[in-house]
Amino acid sequence: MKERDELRASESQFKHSTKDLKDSTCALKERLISCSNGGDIAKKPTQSLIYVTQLRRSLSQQVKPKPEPTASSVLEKTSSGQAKAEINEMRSLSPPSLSSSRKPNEKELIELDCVSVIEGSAEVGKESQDEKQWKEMKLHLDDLPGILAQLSKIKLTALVVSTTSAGFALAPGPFDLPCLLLTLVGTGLASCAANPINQFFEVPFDSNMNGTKNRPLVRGQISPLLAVSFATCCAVPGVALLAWGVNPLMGALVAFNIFLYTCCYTPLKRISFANTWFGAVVGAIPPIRGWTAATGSLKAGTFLLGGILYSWQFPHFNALSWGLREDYPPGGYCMMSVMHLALCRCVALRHGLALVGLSTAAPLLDFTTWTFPIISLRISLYISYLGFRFYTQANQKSSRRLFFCSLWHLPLLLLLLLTCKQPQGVKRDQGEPRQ
Ligand code: HEM
Ligand SMILES: CC(C)=CCC/C(C)=C/CC/C(C)=C/COP(=O)(O)OP(=O)(O)O
Repeated sequence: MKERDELRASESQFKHSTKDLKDSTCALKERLISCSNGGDIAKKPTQSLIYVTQLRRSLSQQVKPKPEPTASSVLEKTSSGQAKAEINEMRSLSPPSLSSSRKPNEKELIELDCVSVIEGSAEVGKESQDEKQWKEMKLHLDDLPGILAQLSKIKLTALVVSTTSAGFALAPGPFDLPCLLLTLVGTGLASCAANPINQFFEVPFDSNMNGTKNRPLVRGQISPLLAVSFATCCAVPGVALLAWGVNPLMGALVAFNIFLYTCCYTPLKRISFANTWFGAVVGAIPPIRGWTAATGSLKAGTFLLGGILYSWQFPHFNALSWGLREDYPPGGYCMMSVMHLALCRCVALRHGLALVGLSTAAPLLDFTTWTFPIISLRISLYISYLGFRFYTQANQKSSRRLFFCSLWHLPLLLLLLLTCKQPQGVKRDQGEPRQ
């Protein structure tokens, strides 16, 4: 008799838990269907990282508490190659599909249910009540400018436009304001086109990095379709403005710049640490474009200016990436600071010294007066000294000092170039041929 009662009690308990499981499955199914109907669903970022996981071809966002990596564990990983294994594991993920209206078929729904319910039930005890709920996030029009600014990496875009204007101002010849304005607007539009495409490709990886997990596409604040449409609406007028408003060489250079950043540098970030060399070319082209806008041709001075920007980016980024080396393996990024730390330090020093050489070459190419290398030698030797400190002893202090030095070194160097620019008028008066 007693056994039968116990049996009945456990049977009703089992029925209850099955019912709970069914309820959570239905709730999940509703969520998924509304999500696949293109609804802008976003998970409010919780303190745990949001994984964008690929479940049998359909991407969905789930919150899974992730153990924060500690420096020692990452260093161990780096030494034992586990970091590389983590990078390989992340490589297989593909970017989100454009059409968010694709409906996962019934089989995927059921499979997803199984996976999610298992994880859900396993972790349900750990998450607080509000973390379990999906936060419906509609795209509000007044949020759009901020979202598009983040999508365009507006600060970096402004800096790239400023180096373009430096290239224009340093070029020989008369000052043409309409040409300058067209060049700057075209360059800004090109950067506003390239950065959203870069972020579209990097959603599954950025979601695993502390520095990028709150980006609009990762948080679902804007749909991939809208982001790529925005990029297209910037790219077409940007390239057209430069090609027909300035000169065809400009149009070709900016189209190449966008291609190099989105189709070469971006995918290469997850394939080889050589990506930084590609990124340095991407960042060196804008001032070359500014010079080309003013002169319509590529001269020695153009490549000197491009060379200065190219070399400057290594101490800038290698120092920064040393501090981010814990973040890169979960995102699947192959950076020198993770894969070849010695090379990372050596390259930063090498290109710091290259800046000394390039500054000295400026008057030799008739680009500036000899005042430039005499004055700029100090700041270029200083960044080289910090590069040497980073090379001999890479730690948080030396890497941060080198990175922050790079942030004032570039604008100061460009300012010195401008003030010590070779006075073209004087040369022309002496019957020198116009450059
Ligand atoms: C290889 C090329 C480059 C790479 C890989 C790179 C990467 C980065 C990264 C990851 C950051 C940190 C961003 C953040 O944490 O929000 C950063 C910051 C910065 N970058 Fe670069 N960058 C490159 C080229 C450039 C160029 C060409 C410029 C200027 C024209 C530039 C100027 C800056 C500035 C000023 C900051 C600090 C911005 C801030 O503190 O919010 N970088 N860079
Ligand atoms: C005009 C034009 C086409 C510009 C291209 C974009 C641009 C401003 C490039 C600057 C150099 C660069 C590689 C930045 C890092 O990008 P990242 O994607 O590694 O930065 P992240 O780590 O923040 O994602």
